[in-house]
Amino acid sequence: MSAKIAQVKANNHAHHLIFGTGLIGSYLGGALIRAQQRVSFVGRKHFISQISARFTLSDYSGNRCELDGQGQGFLLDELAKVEAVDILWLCVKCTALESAAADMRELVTKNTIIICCQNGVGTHHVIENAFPHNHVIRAMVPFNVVNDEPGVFHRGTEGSMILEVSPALNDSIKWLSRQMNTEMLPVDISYHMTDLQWAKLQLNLGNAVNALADIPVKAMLETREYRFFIARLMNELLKVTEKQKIKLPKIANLPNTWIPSVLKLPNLLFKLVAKKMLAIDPQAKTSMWWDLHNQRTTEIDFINGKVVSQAKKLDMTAPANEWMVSLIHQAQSSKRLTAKEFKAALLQFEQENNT
Ligand SMILES: NC(=O)C1=CN([C@@H]2O[C@H](COP(=O)(O)OP(=O)(O)OC[C@H]3O[C@@H](n4cnc5c(N)ncnc54)[C@H](OP(=O)(O)O)[C@@H]3O)[C@@H](O)[C@H]2O)C=CC1
Ligand SMILES: CC(C)(CO)C(=O)C(=O)O
Repeated sequence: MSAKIAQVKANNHAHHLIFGTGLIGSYLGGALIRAQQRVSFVGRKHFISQISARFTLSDYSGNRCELDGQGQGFLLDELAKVEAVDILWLCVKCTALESAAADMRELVTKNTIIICCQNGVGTHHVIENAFPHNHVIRAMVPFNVVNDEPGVFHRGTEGSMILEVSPALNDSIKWLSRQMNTEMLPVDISYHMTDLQWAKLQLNLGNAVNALADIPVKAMLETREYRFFIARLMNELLKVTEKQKIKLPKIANLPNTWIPSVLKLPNLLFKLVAKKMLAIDPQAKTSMWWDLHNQRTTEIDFINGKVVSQAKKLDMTAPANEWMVSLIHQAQSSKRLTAKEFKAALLQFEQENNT
């Protein structure tokens, strides 16, 4: 157990820092405050101004709590004011990891545990390389967070946040997960984080479809053409993980390997079988939708791009994922297909690649 954690354990709370306070960071930080932890936030003005005073967490099942940010929100030029950090939750996008590693350097002491909350597989290596003397672990966030109302962070879907247990931090992480676990943020642990990240990556492959189709996740899943294509994207990932002998843990309501077949069911049958999959906020959209909408660089290279690069390494191909990567790159450079053009292109792709 880290010396510092052993010490804070005695007081039952640690000093947590959310670095890269955005949708996930604001929700996570709020849930930590709710769990009686001491929390500071570093981020951009748009979010810091929302969480520095009173703010609200709400969730899909009607839970709601009001929190006091206690003025612990800081911008990058105020880092000198942040006190020693026990646990740094790194909540930036994969695309910002390199620059975040440089910016957070003065906040990380030899005792700081860094927890990487990104989607994707193995993106935490950037941070391991930048901080070789710190414990760097991973967290998997299965749920969706939106900020449609100022000062309100809403969790739109179910699922427990999973913390990686490394042999060196076994007791500390178990302790941490117990401390954090509340109805606003269920927390669990995993000894098989890489497998878990591949399982989550499978679910994220539909993010690009969601962004280009420009509709909520629920409406996307109710549309057969989109479901078929997402099944195709997932099957490419499943071939890659099978070849690597990765056993995907179940993170949705169905085993991961069954999901493509269920997605390919006709509408009526799908609605019956996948009732739980469709039990999501009708307005929920994926993080890639938000990035494209806000004209930001998306995480496409770390999501569908990861399937493509891993397939190449294994002497395999992943044409549907490769196509998605190129369409999102185009969209980022303002040559974006309209939703109608995307649907037509997708049907043509299906016709040309039907085996
Ligand atoms: N949103 C969601 O529902 C889900 C997201 N995830 C994953 O969680 C991770 C975080 O996503 P999300 O919360 O949506 O991301 P956001 O973009 O909402 O939040 C990240 C914030 O960090 C800021 N930031 C970036 N670099 C720095 C820096 N060096 N210093 C301070 N602030 C910085 C960003 O600013 P700027 O925009 O200026 O770069 C942004 O405001 C991603 O990997 C995502 O895939 C997983 C599950 C669901
Ligand atoms: C929760 C989920 C799968 C979809 O919203 C996500 O990870 C994302 O939006 O990036």
